[in-house]
Amino acid sequence: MRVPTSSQSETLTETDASLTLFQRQRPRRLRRSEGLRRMVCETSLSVDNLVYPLFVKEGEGQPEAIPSMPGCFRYPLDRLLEEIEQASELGIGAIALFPVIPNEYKDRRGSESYNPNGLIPRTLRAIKQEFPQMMAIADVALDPYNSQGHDGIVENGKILNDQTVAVLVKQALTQAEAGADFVAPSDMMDGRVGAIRQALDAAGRADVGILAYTAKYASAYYGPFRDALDSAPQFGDKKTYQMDPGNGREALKEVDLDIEEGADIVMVKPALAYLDVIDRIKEHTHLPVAAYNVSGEYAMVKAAAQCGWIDEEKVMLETLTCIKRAGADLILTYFAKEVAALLAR
Ligand SMILES: NCc1[nH]cc(CCC(=O)O)c1CC(=O)O
Ligand SMILES: [Mg+2]
Repeated sequence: MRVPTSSQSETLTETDASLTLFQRQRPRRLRRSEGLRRMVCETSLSVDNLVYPLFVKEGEGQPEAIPSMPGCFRYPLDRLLEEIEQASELGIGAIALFPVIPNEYKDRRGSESYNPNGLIPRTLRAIKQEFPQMMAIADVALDPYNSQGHDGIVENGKILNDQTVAVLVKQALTQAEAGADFVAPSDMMDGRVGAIRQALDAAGRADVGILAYTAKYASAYYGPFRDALDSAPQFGDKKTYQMDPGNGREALKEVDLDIEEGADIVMVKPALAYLDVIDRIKEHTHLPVAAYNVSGEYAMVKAAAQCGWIDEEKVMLETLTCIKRAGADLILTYFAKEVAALLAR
């Protein structure tokens, strides 16, 4: 075999130069310039799509770093308000709140979850007072409040469905009274969306929406979040209530039920390994679809970027754009502020 010398390999031969394919369609014509690519781009990320999840803790002082989620913090209330102000200035219109509950407030029924003077109700009142236009989404689930770290009441190693729903209803009502614009049940108990909708309506809170964690999978990608809240299950796993990662059709059944029960927005969680589920749900319903770009997805990007192995900014934008392309109207992401800053540039 003849090995070309470098000068030979860099010059086109006469045959190369004269070769013309008569192709009607040349997809590359639309990729010729930045302007052209922008003109035909099918998906563009907007700050309007972003929901910023935030962790709030009791007390005062400095925000506390979360080692497995670089750039994320547990904020005392006054510092949380500063963070929300910054987010608001960047154009972010919605936040999702998660509480860090001290162990002494946790019990088997998660009763702190419906204390009207608890951390989340106090936080909601402060947010609505200072930033009435900021959409506040309150998480409905028992795991931050439950001494066993499960999303429901545990009896003999089992997670009780209906008894848990009764507590979730109280929690959602407490959050609505405190000013939540949306309640977001993330517990995966059956029937909770309907029970919450009915209770909100009966309490004169028909305006409060339900963002349902409809297809929430039993995922190992939640690890860093459980570090943040110190809420890892004390025994077993969450497979008797969260979905099996291998199931796609079952997500559509969950969607049908949640729509029937009164959900306003349906969510898929996690996002990245579940883009097909987002796509199928988008085809299946006319409701807005949300996706949660969860803690483990965030941590992987941060870790690889810290090692210098990927370009963080580009990977972040690509990831979120693709979640939107798959069909997500809203994206909950810990990158919200960073993306909003980039989009504003
Ligand atoms: N109700 C619990 C809840 N709400 C949001 C997340 C995870 C969010 C994330 O990983 O970013 C979890 C964790 C879990 O189900 O164990
Ligand atoms: Mg369900």
